[in-house]
Amino acid sequence: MGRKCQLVMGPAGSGKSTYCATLMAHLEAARRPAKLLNLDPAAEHFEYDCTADVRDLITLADVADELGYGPNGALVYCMEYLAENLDWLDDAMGCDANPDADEYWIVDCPGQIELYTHFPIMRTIIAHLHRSAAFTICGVYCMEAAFVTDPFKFFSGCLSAMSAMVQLEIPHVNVLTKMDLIKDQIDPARLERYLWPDASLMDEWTEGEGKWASSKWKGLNMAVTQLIDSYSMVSFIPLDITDEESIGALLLQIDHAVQYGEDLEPEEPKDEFDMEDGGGDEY
Ligand SMILES: Nc1nc2c(ncn2[C@@H]2O[C@H](COP(=O)(O)OP(=O)(O)OP(=O)(O)O)[C@@H](O)[C@H]2O)c(=O)[nH]1
Repeated sequence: MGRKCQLVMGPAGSGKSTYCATLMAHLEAARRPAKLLNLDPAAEHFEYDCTADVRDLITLADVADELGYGPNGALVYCMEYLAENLDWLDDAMGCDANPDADEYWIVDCPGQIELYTHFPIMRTIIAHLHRSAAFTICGVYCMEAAFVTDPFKFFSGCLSAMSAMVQLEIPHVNVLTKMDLIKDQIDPARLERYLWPDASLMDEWTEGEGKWASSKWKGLNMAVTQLIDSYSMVSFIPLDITDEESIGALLLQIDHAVQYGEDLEPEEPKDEFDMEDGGGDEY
């Protein structure tokens, strides 16, 4: 089996930590041991004990105090510090002590989506985990189910999920979290359409409602949603944490994605784009 891991990503408040705690409890009940790694240096408390915690290396509060950085700058500093001290991660996860262990890890990541959409830090961590302890890694991207009530929020959420997928290049599952809050307000057939979003959904939502500031915006937004649609790039799995069947069904899909990742070799990020070098052609 080897080491497997879910990298749980998504915007602040999207339900990552709750998802991690729910999954840990579910796996424990299923007698499938799992370990939790907290990668959020700003985390305050957990409903589940962490096996490893980046706050033992560095905390956002310390960086903010000592260097006077704001929350985003301090977070990026912490993650870059981690990327420069990956031997700490190996140690905390027991990779050196037992390189061939069969382990399942859930990794709770910070809520700053720029870490997944354009900074290279997460890719560096992914490539390192794969290289140092042969981790097979699946990305799990959380988005709140309430977004389905607003087409603009919903499709911008789809774009963030897609950016993470394209940037990280690992098997990827998108999860519609907090389903318990909307499940009684949405028709199941209608929900199915949000799980496989297509451009007609955006059109239908906004047609005749006067929501477009101008036809140019409509053209641009429709082109973007059609791109998602044409390549079937984004789909979601609903998660209702109050329903064991829903948790089990999601886990099954993630297990398939992890299996798919077994043959993949995550790569280190390429060097920064250098304008003077004209190195952009490689991208
Ligand atoms: N009803 C309901 N509430 C949820 C669910 N998941 C999360 N919440 C609530 O949403 C809020 C944010 O959840 P978290 O799990 O802390 O979200 P997070 O993505 O880890 O947030 P950050 O750590 O800030 O990035 C909390 O008040 C949770 O109790 C869910 O499935 N159902």
